[in-house]
Amino acid sequence: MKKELKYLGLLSEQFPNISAVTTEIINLEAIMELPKATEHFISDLHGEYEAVSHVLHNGSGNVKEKINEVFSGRLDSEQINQLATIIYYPERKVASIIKTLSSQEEREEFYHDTILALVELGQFVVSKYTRSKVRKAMDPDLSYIMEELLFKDSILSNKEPYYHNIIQNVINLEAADLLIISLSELIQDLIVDHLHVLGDIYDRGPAPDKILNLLMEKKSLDIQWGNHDVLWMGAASGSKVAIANVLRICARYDNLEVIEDSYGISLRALASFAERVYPENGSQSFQPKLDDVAIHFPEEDKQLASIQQAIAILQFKLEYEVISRNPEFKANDRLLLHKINYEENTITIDNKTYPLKNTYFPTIDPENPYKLSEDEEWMINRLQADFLNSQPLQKHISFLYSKGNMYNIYNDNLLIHGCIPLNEDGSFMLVDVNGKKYKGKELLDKFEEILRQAYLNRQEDEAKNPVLDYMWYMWQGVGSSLFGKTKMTTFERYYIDDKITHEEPKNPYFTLREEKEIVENILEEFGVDSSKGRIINGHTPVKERSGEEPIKAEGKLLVIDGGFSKAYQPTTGLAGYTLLYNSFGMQLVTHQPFTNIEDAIEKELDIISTRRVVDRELERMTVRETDVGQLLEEQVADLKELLRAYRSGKIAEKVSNRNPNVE
Ligand SMILES: O=P(O)(O)OC[C@H]1O[C@](O)(COP(=O)(O)O)[C@@H](O)[C@@H]1O
Ligand SMILES: [Mn+2]
Repeated sequence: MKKELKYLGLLSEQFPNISAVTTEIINLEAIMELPKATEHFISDLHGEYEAVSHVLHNGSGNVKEKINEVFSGRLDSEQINQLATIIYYPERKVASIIKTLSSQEEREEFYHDTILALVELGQFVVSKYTRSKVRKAMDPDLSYIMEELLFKDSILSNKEPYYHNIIQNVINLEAADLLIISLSELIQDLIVDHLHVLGDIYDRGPAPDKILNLLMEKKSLDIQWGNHDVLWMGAASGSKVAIANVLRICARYDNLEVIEDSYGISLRALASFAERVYPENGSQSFQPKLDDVAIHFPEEDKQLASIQQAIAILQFKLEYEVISRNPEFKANDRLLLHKINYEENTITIDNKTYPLKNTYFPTIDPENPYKLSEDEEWMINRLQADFLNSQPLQKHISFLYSKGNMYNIYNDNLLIHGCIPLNEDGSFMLVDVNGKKYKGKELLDKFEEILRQAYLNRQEDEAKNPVLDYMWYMWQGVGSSLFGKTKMTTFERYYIDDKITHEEPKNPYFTLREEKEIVENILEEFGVDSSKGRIINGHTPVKERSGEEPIKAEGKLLVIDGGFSKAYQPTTGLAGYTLLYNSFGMQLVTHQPFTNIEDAIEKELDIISTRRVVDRELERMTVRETDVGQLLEEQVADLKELLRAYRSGKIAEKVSNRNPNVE
């Protein structure tokens, strides 16, 4: 009781009298009646900055849909495409249009029409939000003009000359570009209110760092870590085996610039070691996977192959340390270097002998195959120090930690990257973590605790940071909810032809997730009302070509691998899926592959997106029915309590010196 009074006392400082409390209650009640804001879900971005940035700019087709709604019958498709492109890339598109207009008159007309169109669209978009929220989203330098334009009351037609006058003055003062940019950004920001990123920002594509910079600008987002993100989090926490994996994948996809240029980690020592020790490669396995459009020189490819090979062997050696230190990882079958017959160039796995595709092992002592050579030891220690000390890398990884989680529950949906480890019979799989067994929600909570601990202790000696090994486990361990497979056959894929050995059997989750009861059971385990909620899942490309469906378990589970990864597009047959969840319900959006930003701006080539309605709300959903609504309801309840305290005299009213609703 005392505590409650103390809390009400604190609240009364913000709302000092009956009239302030009443105003706030009315304000909150009004907000709760607004339509639910739009959530946008994307996944498996894999370093494809340009495609990701485009999908964020076009709000998975949402911007164009709004343009169509507002201007249907008034603008033709050419004009609609132009307006959409201006909104996506205002600065570059306006500059490119202006270049084509020869007279001052034409330019003025373009500016005038564009600003008017943006204002009209903006008015439609802002109508879903409170004025205070819109104001906060505005560019402060132009907020006065934007407010005048966006909140004008069209009934007052005699005000029209006044607005035309504002626009004319903006043009005369050469501020039209700025206003177009600000209005476009505001529209983009408000069309999608909250972004969910379901993991795998890193690896395969060229610019994960730029994606992170883009995400860091977002006002409202959450991230669920993917197995590739955790690998980089491990590398930034000083895990040597994670560092080796990161470098191997970067060399494989020709993305070492991210390490060198963006994160300032020198790879000279590694490159010269690789070229010295693995001069002639010969093996097809280590050839980099190249983007068709990039120009390449044979020497470069040779260097990348040598680096990939050198670091792959180092990775296999380092895995020995991790696996033998942690018997509970149950990963002994991943230790293969001692199964090689170095004289006959074969390997025997499960009593079957296979020839090796590549037999050059200059750093391996067959008597002691997992022992690091002096050079390897020196190199990995140095790389470890460099990863730990790279400021730009640490900035991105700490952002991943601050916005990320193993899973998230948001408006009754459970968001995960990979899976919830299950047994064949659908029960939750027990996983041994530090001597204790965990399953279901508890397991994911435990994993998250460990991931945070490992990062927190990153400057400690490896010996004092034993949980660091778990970052490798999260990347490829049999009980990892992010990986979801029984083994990662990296060695076999490089060294053995027989495809049987390449298989990576999936956790039963991936077949069982087709069943409604299984999905409902998982939702209940996470405290989600299974009659309302769904699982939103990333990680596995949907092979639409072979008839796979992204909607599973009678609509209770949606797979939204964005398919951004160019390397994987041939298997999926299209670029992939994203999801929109607005007040009308959920819509799954399919995207065609993206070419590049140049084409998007000059040829106005949008990603063609088609929508599938997953469900449609019978009544438009309001803020009241969301997580935010729940918080607001609680605030209203507290305020009503305060109101009673004022009325009963328990707390004395004070004179208000400011209206709390006016910022
Ligand atoms: O196509 P690559 O580069 O050989 O990578 C294959 C590896 O990637 C993985 O699929 C993991 O990456 P994903 O999370 O993107 O599936 C491994 O299971 C597999 O061994
Ligand atoms: Mn993944």
